Amino acid sequence: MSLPIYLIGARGCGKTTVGKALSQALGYAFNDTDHYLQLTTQRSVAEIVASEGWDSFRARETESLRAVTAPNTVIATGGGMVLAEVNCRFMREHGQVIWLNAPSEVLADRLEHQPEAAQRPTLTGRPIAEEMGDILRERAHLYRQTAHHEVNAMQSPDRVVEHILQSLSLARAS
Ligand SMILES: Nc1ncnc2c1ncn2[C@@H]1O[C@H](COP(=O)(O)OP(=O)(O)OP(=O)(O)O)[C@@H](O)[C@H]1O
Ligand SMILES: O=C(O)C1=C[C@@H](O)[C@@H](O)[C@H](O)C1
Ligand SMILES: [Mg+2]
Repeated sequence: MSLPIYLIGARGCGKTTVGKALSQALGYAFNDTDHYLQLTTQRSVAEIVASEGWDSFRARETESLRAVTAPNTVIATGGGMVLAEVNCRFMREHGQVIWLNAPSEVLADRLEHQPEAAQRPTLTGRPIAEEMGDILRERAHLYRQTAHHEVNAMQSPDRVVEHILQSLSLARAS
């Protein structure tokens, strides 16, 4: 039995994309807190936020983190998971935490091509490039201090997976 692996980082860094590939490489299960919330509520992130507000979404997110946590599982988290200290502590105590880090311009470019507005309602009301800059300025230190390992998320998904595997095996060997 192995501890879960949590992927953290801002919208568009590839937590879902890389998480699926990493789970296949390891023979682990895959779960995603955003998808878990959609399945269990039968509503999109945008619908939850519109009817209940962000605070309620964040409380549901904390519950979903606990619900999806299981051994031998790769878990893609929502981009704002680190906003609650209780979530950060939970992830560090229960598994290995990997930050997929990329500059805001790269993230904004990906999100402009694949907005998925139902999953990513605006966080600030500002244009996407400005929003991603603001979000990273606000959260980078939270991602950094929560993660056991930081991986460059500007590489192809396959390379990101390779680097995560290297970080994890180095951690086990030391
Ligand atoms: N390493 C990568 N290189 C190029 N494009 C990528 C990479 N990782 C993800 N993408 C693309 O970026 C977009 C967002 O990816 P993904 O949904 O995996 O991000 P996320 O971190 O899960 O975002 P969210 O926090 O909103 O759930 C998708 O269109 C995906 O194909
Ligand atoms: O960065 C964020 O705050 C978010 C990211 C997405 O994964 C979703 O969890 C939601 O759109 C909020
Ligand atoms: Mg995702």
